[in-house]
Parts: sequence; structure tokens; C-alpha cells
Amino acid sequence: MTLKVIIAGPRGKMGSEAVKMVNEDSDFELVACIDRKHNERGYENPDVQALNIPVFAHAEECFQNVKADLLVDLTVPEVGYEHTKAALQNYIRPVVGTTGFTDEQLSELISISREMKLGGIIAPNFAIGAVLMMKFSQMAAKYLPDVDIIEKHHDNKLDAPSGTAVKTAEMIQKTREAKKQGHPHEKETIDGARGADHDGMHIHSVRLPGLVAHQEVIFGGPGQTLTIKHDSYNRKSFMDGIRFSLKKAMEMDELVYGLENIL
Ligand SMILES: NC(=O)c1ccc[n+]([C@@H]2O[C@H](COP(=O)([O-])OP(=O)(O)OC[C@H]3O[C@@H](n4cnc5c(N)ncnc54)[C@H](O)[C@@H]3O)[C@@H](O)[C@H]2O)c1
Ligand SMILES: O=C(O)C1=N[C@H](C(=O)O)CCC1
Repeated sequence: MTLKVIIAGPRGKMGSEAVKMVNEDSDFELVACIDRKHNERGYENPDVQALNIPVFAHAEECFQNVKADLLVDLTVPEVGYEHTKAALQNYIRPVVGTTGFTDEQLSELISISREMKLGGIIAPNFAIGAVLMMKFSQMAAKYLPDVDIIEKHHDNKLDAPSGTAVKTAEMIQKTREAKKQGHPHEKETIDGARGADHDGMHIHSVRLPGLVAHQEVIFGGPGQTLTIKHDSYNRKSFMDGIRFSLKKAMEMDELVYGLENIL
């Protein structure tokens, strides 16, 4: 059975890769896109226009007019949340890469999916290497509880810390005794010098042109450190995870947060 897919954010760095991936896979049919600026002067996108499929500025209009099995959302948090909620309410399974959702938004979306008995996935990182980095970090934290996370991304990224860094810290939190790291009386002489604090762990966000998506998780212990590192050099690194999730979502009756839940 060919799966009918809608993509939100088709002109984006991720969305444009997802359009290619879906179009190149005979298991999928791209049936529509959601693009807020479609056909606005200066936002024409020949790749999207060449698809000869309907493009809608608003999700609800798209879902009311197009029959689809799945939504891929690769936009921004504000609309990604709305798109995901509307998809579930229209019996469309969401596969969401957009990051920056709040805990409350994630909980609400999961409860809606449970009511609808409709599966899907929200994953801050669809690269298998990144998911392994998070799982290995969770394992290491049991033995080396002092950890700093350094995430490095391109300088067009809107949210900081990255969704991957927050997810890594959340996974570590499950296996590590909470602790405050560093000197108990340490003082930041410049605000933010020690980075973001998540359950006593520090997260540092680098934004520079030339970067794509990179993260190091550094564990410190007596006389040693352990560094677990992942690099995405281009956005093809995420496409296998999205492809796998699209197919897997069809078998699921609940929305999950994180690719590790379906591997
Ligand atoms: N899960 C993953 O593996 C993964 C990988 C890379 C990026 N991301 C996330 O995916 C999202 C998109 O990343 P990107 O690099 O493609 O960003 P981008 O800025 O290149 O693309 C964002 C897209 O969203 C659209 N958009 C922006 N504001 C909008 C609005 N108000 N309404 C509707 N559409 C809107 C833009 O038109 C664009 O097409 C980000 O949240 C990023 O963190 C996730
Ligand atoms: O390019 C981005 O933006 C990315 N965001 C994800 C995150 O916020 O963790 C990870 C992949 C790249």
C-alpha cells in the first residue's frame, strides 16, 4: 500500500530534503504540502511548484481537502505544535522533526493520540548516530555523573539549546543521581558563562556558519574524561530516520517522543 504523505515546511533546509526523499521512495506518494508563504512574491519554489500537487498556506484547509495517511512537519515550534494537533484530529499520523515543543505541548499531543488511538513520532533528531549518542550517554551517566553537553549548529537555528541536547539531558537524568556540578560557590563573572543548567548538567550552544548539527557529551571522572560525539555533515543524515518513522507510525497507536522508542 502506498502511503500518502503531506509535508509542512517544504522550502526549508530539512523540508526540501524530505520532499526529495518522499518523492524518490515508491512506498510513498507526496499528496500535498503546507507552506505559509506559498506563491508569495519572492517565496516561489520551483521544486515545490514542479511537484504539481496542491500547496496550502494553512494545515486545516489542507487536511480538509486532501486524503493522507501521514504528516511530516519540519517547520517552527509554534506552528509545528498546531500542525501536529490538527493532523491527529484529522486522523493523520504525525512524523515531526520540528524542535522546541514545551513539555506541556508534548503531553497534550500524546494524550490526544491516545484518545484517537493514532500513533506517530516527534523526534528532535532522526539521525541514527545521534540516537545512539543519546543512548550511550544515558548508559555512561550511571557511572560518570558529571557531564557537560556541547551542541553546535548552523547560525540559522532558532532554538537553543537544541532539542537533541535537551533530550540527551532528559535521558541522562533517568539514570544519573541529580547533582550540582562544579564548585559550590562558583560565580559567573559574565552571565551565561557556565551555560544552561538542566538538572545540574550544563548545556552549551554554539551557533556558527559552516556547521550543520554536532554534539559532544563530555563526562568527567577522577583522572579521566569520556567524550561521546556525533556529527551530521548534511541533512541526508536525518532522512533514513524519517523514512523508517513514516512506515513505523502506521503500526502505532500512540505518539512517542524520541526515535529511540521505536528502534
Ligand atoms: N528532528 C531532526 O532530525 C531535525 C533535523 C534538522 C532540523 N530539525 C528541526 O526542524 C525544524 C526546521 O529546521 P530547518 O533547518 O529546516 O529550518 P528552516 O528555517 O530551513 O525551515 C523552516 C520551514 O518552516 C517554515 N516556516 C517558518 N515559519 C513558519 C510559520 N510561522 N508558519 C508556517 N511555516 C513556517 C519555513 O517556510 C521553512 O520552510 C527546526 O525546528 C529544526 O530544529 C530537526
Ligand atoms: O538544524 C537543526 O535545527 C537541528 N535541530 C535538531 C535539534 O534541535 O536537536 C537536531 C538536528 C539539527
